[in-house]
Amino acid sequence: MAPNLDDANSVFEFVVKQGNGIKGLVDSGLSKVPGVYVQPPNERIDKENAIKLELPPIDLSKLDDEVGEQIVRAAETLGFFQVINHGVPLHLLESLKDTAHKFFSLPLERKAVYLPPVTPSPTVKYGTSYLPEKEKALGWKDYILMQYTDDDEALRYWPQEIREVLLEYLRSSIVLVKKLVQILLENLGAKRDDPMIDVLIGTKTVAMIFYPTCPNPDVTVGIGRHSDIGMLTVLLQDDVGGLYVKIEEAMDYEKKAEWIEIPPVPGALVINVADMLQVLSNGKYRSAEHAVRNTNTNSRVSVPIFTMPLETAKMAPLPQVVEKDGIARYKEFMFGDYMNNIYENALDGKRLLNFAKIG
Ligand SMILES: O=C(O)CCC(=O)C(=O)O
Ligand SMILES: [Fe+2]
Repeated sequence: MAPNLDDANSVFEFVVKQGNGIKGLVDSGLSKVPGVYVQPPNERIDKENAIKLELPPIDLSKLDDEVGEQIVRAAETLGFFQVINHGVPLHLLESLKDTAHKFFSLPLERKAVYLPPVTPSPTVKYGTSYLPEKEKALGWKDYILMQYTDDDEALRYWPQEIREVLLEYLRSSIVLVKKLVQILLENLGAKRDDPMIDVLIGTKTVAMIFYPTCPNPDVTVGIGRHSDIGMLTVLLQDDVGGLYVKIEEAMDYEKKAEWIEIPPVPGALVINVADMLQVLSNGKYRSAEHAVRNTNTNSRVSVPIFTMPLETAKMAPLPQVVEKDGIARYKEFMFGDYMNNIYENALDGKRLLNFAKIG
């Protein structure tokens, strides 16, 4: 039954508990944004206050020193860049986007089996918004999230409609992530073949995200501003656009605007530095706050892969960097503790990193 849009509990029950998602609400016919989705003004993404990223995508077909420098520079400044000739087949990118649309178009009962209380495996989770129980206003997005352990487990538990393409995407992206992390850590003085790298990217999570069209995207967010918690994120976005990175003073951009939009580039993947890479680099690489704005013309899909350290990995700035900098900007902690701390709080922008900051 369609919910009473003026009643927050009724909307919550329909969207979150029953698993209809924001897509279900939009499909039921919606002409205005329900109150629970209206963000406070300081959480909105003001399009008028945004510029477009002009940095051309980095061509990875020849990974020489010059390309390495481009990668390092991008990680140090914006913390976001796009790559082409990345080794992930272009036909796969297309089928990932199609598959995401198809998955979210499935009838409720095929998706609701992956809601946390009933999912056949804790590694698979279908949901909406970010942490609906803890947020002041909900995010205008639905998602299915899968943590990779091994192929057997994935083939047994991941939704049958999406598992093949996702596994192929993971396989080729991991090669890409490893190369990028090697370059970034080598630049900090680590050895390219240091076995630590496999521990640092040992946890891999893939998601398909659906952002339905929204009657008033000025007052909602698809996903509110946050930084990613792991090492490095690979993101496939479609041609709708809406991914914005928050500009900070130290970013070497003239502070004319509040946001930089990462425009869709056909065939490209977006790469961003996440919190642990910022910690390891003692703050040299930037885990930037970012957010997604909705549109009123199209529904948007994206397919991120989040690579993270193993839960038991000890995190701290690399000793080589601390020695050079003469100061450690973050204390040592266990990655699992950081993760738990984050899931206890709703999206909270860069304050997340305060967990480990010294001074
Ligand atoms: O959908 C996007 O473009 C970004 C998603 C994102 O930032 C995230 O899921 O962490
Ligand atoms: Fe993110």
